[in-house]
Amino acid sequence: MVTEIESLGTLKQYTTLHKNQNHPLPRLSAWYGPIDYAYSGVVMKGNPVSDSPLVVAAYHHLANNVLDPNNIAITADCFLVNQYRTGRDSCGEHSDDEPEVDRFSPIITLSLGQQRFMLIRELGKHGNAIAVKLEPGSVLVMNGDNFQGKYTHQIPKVTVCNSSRTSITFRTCNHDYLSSRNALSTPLMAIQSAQPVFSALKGQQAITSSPTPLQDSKRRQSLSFSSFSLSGAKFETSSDISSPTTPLSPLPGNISENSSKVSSKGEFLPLSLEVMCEAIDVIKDRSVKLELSRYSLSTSGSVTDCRKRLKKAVKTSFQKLASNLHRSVTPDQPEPNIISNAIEIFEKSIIDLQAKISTQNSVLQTLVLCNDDKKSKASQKDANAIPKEISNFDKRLEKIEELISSIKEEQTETMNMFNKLEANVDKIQSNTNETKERVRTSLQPIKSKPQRTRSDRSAPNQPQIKSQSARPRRKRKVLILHDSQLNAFEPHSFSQAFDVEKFKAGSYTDLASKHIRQVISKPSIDAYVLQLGVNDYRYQTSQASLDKAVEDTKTCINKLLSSSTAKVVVTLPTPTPSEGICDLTRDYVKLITEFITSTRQSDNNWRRLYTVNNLASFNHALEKLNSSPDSPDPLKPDKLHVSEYGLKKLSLNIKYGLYRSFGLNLPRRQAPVGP
Ligand SMILES: O=C(O)CCC(=O)C(=O)O
Ligand SMILES: [Fe+2]
Repeated sequence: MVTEIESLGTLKQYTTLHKNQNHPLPRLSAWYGPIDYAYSGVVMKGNPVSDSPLVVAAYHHLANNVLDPNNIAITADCFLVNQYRTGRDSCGEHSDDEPEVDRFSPIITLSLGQQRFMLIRELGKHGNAIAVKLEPGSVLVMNGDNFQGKYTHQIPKVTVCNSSRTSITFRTCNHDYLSSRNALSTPLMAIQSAQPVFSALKGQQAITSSPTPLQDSKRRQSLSFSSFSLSGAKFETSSDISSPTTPLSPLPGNISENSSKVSSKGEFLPLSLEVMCEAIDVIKDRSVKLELSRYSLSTSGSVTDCRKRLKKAVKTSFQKLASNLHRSVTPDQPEPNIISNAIEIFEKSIIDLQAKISTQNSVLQTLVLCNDDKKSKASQKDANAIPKEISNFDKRLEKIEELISSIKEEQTETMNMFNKLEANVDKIQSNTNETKERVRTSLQPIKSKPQRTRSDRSAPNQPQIKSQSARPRRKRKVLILHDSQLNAFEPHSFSQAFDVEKFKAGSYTDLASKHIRQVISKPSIDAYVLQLGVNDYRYQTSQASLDKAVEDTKTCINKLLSSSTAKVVVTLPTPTPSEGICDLTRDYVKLITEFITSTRQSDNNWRRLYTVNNLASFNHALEKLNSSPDSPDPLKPDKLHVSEYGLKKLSLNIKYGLYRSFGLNLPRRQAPVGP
């Protein structure tokens, strides 16, 4: 059947328009009926019902063998096919209350392929949905007084499901609606007007299945689904024709046992397919039904093939039946006993199946409830577990914090020891150098050697007095952070003691915001020199900009101190002739001087912070400049560049700062310049 529908090429993914956007429906659909069907915001073209004889035959089978004609009106004249390709395909919550469909007629759903669930819920009531298992071959009927007006249904997505499910929902068109559109429908049970040869049989009760008491009335009450009935007979879908999944109950011995012994004298009547179908249903012979359902199951081959197979199946069945009855099949001589026996057995099997399905449904319902209960218990458990987790986490955090603070303490101690040791080493070294120098000078007159020039000192034939660099020691690595004013500055004068690198950082603000990471990631720096004053103080024009400059300077200093064990030497602005300062420079110097003093006092570890000038030296220099008659007013700078004098002074400040920070004595003959 599925193959037939697929081969018709009508199944397609419709799209619905929502908020001006196209949304593809999560399934394939095809509509067979006399009019188009507006459904889920899409209009589906009506395909001729007669295009799919297998679906029509299936409906016959259901109507005649499965459904209860006293409860379920057999009036369908159209059907909708839905194909859910995987578990990701679904059908949202809805009621089939479109005007095209008669709302007082049942909707009969035949499910084929992968098993899925349908959730049915009372309209407007959240929760309390019942889940109906839609097994392959099962039939679900939404029936009763205005079912669609009272309930919604949906096929939810499922996670584990890779194969497809196809549903065929048989419906009855709304005839008022049809006539308003000048359309006519043909009921799917078109064989009501069967050929006269069977009319005698048609009149009998055997034509339709007798009313079957619904076994699940108790369950329906508890779920308050008065209009919902479930017919459970299986419609075979397996392609394994030799082993139908739900075998029918065995027929009385006289039929099945004798069937192979009696030779067929039956004569096959050349009837139309429809008539044969009806005959099969009427006679309700087990073997005939089996053959027919086997035919319906076959999913392979073309439609013509299927038809051929059906014809063959029907013919074989008739012949079997004929031989069982020891006579030709003649419509006016049915065998009432056999027929009523068959019907009885068949009905019993339906009842059994209904009972089975009803039990399964209540088990399913219980399972759903249990699952919900488990879920809520599990989430309760989770909720209880959270505070415990948090307290565990807090404890671990406390431990980590303790560890960090003990490591910090240890680090400070080590750092202090290291600083002390280094200061001692430096002192010893400079003492040694001084002593050596004294010895050397005192030896000179004794040896009556001519006075040597500085350049002679390293000559090879010198007495065994080692130079200052005799103790093998890695040159101290110094990084000077400077603004553009110091571009041209080459610190040759002290590069013998230090391995100097320069880093142009613009201003404190630039350094604090952009470059600081790059600076502190440089390896094995022994000292940082911060010379960033010129731009920073020159352009201060307001209290706010001054505050920002002070803040950024502090940030830089703090980051350099806390990210390494290196010394940090800050050179502050100094007023020099021609260069000048502005009003706020003094405040800047004052605030940074205070900051350096307080930082050094706050912790031994921060005594690595040095400066060579402070507010006092600044005031002194300014006074001196003001008293000099030729110098320009230092508060009104006329140049933005550092003078040669200024540059030299800057380099000396750096040098003093560095020597002081390492506890080194300044080399001789290099007296500081200026104030
Ligand atoms: O696939 C099904 O079983 C139900 C489909 C349905 O409810 C519909 O198309 O209206
Ligand atoms: Fe529906």
